[in-house]
Amino acid sequence: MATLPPGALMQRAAAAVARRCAEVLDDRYGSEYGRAVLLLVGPGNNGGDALFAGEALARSGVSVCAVLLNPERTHAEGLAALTRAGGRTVDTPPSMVDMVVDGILGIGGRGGLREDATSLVTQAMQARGSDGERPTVVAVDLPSGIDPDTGAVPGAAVRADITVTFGALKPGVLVGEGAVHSGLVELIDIGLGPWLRDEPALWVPDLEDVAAWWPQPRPGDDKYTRGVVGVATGSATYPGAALLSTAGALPGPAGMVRYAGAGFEAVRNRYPSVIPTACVADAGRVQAWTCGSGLGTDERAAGELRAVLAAEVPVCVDADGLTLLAEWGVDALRERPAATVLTPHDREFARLAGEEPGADRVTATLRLAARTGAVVLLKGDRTIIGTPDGRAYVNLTGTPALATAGTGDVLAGLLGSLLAAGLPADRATIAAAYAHGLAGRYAAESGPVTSVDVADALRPTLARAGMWRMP
Ligand SMILES: NC(=O)C1=CN([C@@H]2O[C@H](COP(=O)(O)OP(=O)(O)OC[C@H]3O[C@@H](n4cnc5c(N)ncnc54)[C@H](OP(=O)(O)O)[C@@H]3O)[C@@H](O)[C@H]2O)[C@@H](O)CC1
Ligand SMILES: Nc1ncnc2c1ncn2[C@@H]1O[C@H](COP(=O)(O)OP(=O)(O)O)[C@@H](O)[C@H]1O
Repeated sequence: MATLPPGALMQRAAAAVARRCAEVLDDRYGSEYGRAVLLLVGPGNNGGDALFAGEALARSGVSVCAVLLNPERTHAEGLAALTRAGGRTVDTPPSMVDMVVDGILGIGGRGGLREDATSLVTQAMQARGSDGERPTVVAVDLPSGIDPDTGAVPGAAVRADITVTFGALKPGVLVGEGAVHSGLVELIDIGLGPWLRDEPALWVPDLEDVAAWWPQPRPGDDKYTRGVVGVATGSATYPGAALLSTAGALPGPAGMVRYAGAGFEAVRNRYPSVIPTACVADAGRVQAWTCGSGLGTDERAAGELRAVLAAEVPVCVDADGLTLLAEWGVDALRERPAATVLTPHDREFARLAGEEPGADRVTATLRLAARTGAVVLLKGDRTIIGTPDGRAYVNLTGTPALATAGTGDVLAGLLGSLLAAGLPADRATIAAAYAHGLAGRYAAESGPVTSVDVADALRPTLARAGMWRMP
């Protein structure tokens, strides 16, 4: 977006910001009339948006004032419009402010807030609303100080309650620290389409896609034609992982689950439909494997992972399996004839890649995917999925309630089932993350969440969200 399309787009953007601000003031105070709104106005078009939004608010009876960060470079038409509507400029933030509109920097901002902007934001946040509470912060397009392309927050940055963003979801408001600073993100279509690049840098999967991809049993199916997933997880040290990954696999779309490993007796006792064996070599045919959760890293574990990787079927490698892969070197994965999915959290990622994911999580994920030829799912509050051909996705369904032991095992099991049912590795990974996040939310509705609750929530979640459709 090197050049800006004509001013009409700015008017639409500003109108959307003003609308949202008025709604928030109405919610907080019963009416926007007479409320105090402070605009923080930077030197670019982001400041222009804020000024035109201020104009609209002033016309509805809001008391609007603006601090101009860089008066000689302020958007002139925007400032004239605000002044005509009764808004005024001030040198420093007043002490009573109900709402702050952050128009300091938009997509042109780089390198965190500079000193003058930082001190302006600090002063603005010391103001209080007429109810004594801190002002609500509404960011225009993105919170100033975050990197629009990566979500990195290299220095000081605005912390918004709401971000009204235009045309496309910038990676910066969706991932990493940038997402945390963005609060509730609202995407407004202002007709930017013709000016956008063809391909978004980051895709956001939606329910419609995931539900359409989710394999359904058909009249001619039997348990084998729906796909068989092998689960090679758990160990004497981590017996629970065997149960959790199996629990994740069972509600998936595959027609059968085979379990191979040290937890075979526990699995047999708990899940009568699963075919248990003590090792991968003894398991029958499968269409995909999930391997590694709680597997340990000893010789036995290494042998099991080697056996799984030697099979010419898609494999999801999780947890201890990733630690083993890191010791062996990940580049050999490229030689596998079938798809591989890697599901690291940050520490596992660092072992695999030789470096932390860092502030630019999307680029880091894509780099590891390109290097290994595998689909990489980097876990976090905003899980990122990167494919070897350079596509990146962010999953928005998760919840911090999922930050509890064993939920990753459940995810790995579900992902294996989707692979076994024949979904391509990228779709299987996106769909698993999506459903797992929803299940976490669903489980959290009735109380604190454990990984068993997430596994139990999968069945009702799949039905409720339309991934499972009554045959
Ligand atoms: N795309 C569209 O079609 C539409 C776009 N719209 C809006 O325009 C916004 C983009 O506007 P923009 O390009 O003018 O950039 P913007 O972010 O306002 O400011 C850049 C200026 O800030 C400065 N600066 C940079 N970094 C800095 C720092 N760390 N700390 C301090 N200053 C810093 C830098 O100047 P410098 O001092 O570096 O010379 C640069 O000149 C977009 O986000 C959206 O809100 C809507 O109207 C709808 C249609
Ligand atoms: N703060 C968070 N918000 C949302 N999801 C989270 C958060 N922290 C972790 N998760 C999710 O919880 C799961 C944890 O997996 P993992 O770290 O492998 O745990 P375990 O090995 O105990 O199963 C992942 O799906 C991850 O994305």
